[in-house]
Amino acid sequence: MLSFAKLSGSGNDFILIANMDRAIHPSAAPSLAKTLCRRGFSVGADGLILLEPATLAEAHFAWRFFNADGSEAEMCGNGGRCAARFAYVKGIAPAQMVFETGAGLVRAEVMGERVKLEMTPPRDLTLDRKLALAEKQIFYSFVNTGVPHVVVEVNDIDKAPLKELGPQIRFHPQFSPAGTNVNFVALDGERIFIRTYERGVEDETLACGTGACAAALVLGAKGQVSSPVEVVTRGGEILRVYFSLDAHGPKEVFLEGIARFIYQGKLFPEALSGLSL
Ligand SMILES: N[C@@H](CCC[C@H](N)C(=O)O)C(=O)O
Repeated sequence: MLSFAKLSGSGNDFILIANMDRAIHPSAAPSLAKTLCRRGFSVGADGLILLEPATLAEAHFAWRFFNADGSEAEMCGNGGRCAARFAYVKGIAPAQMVFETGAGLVRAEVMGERVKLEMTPPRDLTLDRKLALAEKQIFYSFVNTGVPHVVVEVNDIDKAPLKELGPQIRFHPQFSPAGTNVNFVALDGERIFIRTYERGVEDETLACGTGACAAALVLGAKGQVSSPVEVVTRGGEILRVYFSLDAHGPKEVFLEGIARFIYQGKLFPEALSGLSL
């Protein structure tokens, strides 16, 4: 029976499987993700993470990350924190580790339940662009923190038009063909409040690590926050983002927060029926 663990990275929840023997064939992974992440019918999660042998000498393992809809993404901040905690607890990597992602090498440090990640170098920062939507124009900023993120500033986070505008921005031709994640952010004192519409989940999630980093970099570049900054997620947990910027743009970004084991178990064969692993 296939063993798995369920972890939560500040409300962003993931199924983790050590696939170090490559028992799961690469072509089976997208449908496995779609099946296992479906809430109500299986374990349920925002994504599936497979830990596999590293291909580079400096890395302790490589990962493959899949969204709940089966699409593969290059990076996931909260998933990265959960993968690091899982790898440490399962003896796959030491507390200070390096792993391979589709976006590049990620360094992580596990400190009990807390995990700090050095994210891949942020790129493509643009500030305050206009975007024409169906019935209005909005201003947005953009940065790729391993995956693409639009950041829209709002006054009241509870009234952010996430349901209405999230899908419109996510599928806007401007961001085609990759699409984008969409974050609504509001500053309250020195803290950023954030809500994210996630690509591949196609809904709001309770937290998004790469989104929190994007928000910190955008508001940092506009001089509205300084490093480190606390980002309050929709689930209520706080992510801490450390960043540096120079005249050319963002240089580096670190994400820190809790990554919690929820449970572990074995999947009954009937939970995998119809799949050929
Ligand atoms: N929740 C993640 C981001 C996961 C990938 C994203 N949905 C995408 O497809 O770009 C995070 O914590 O960063």
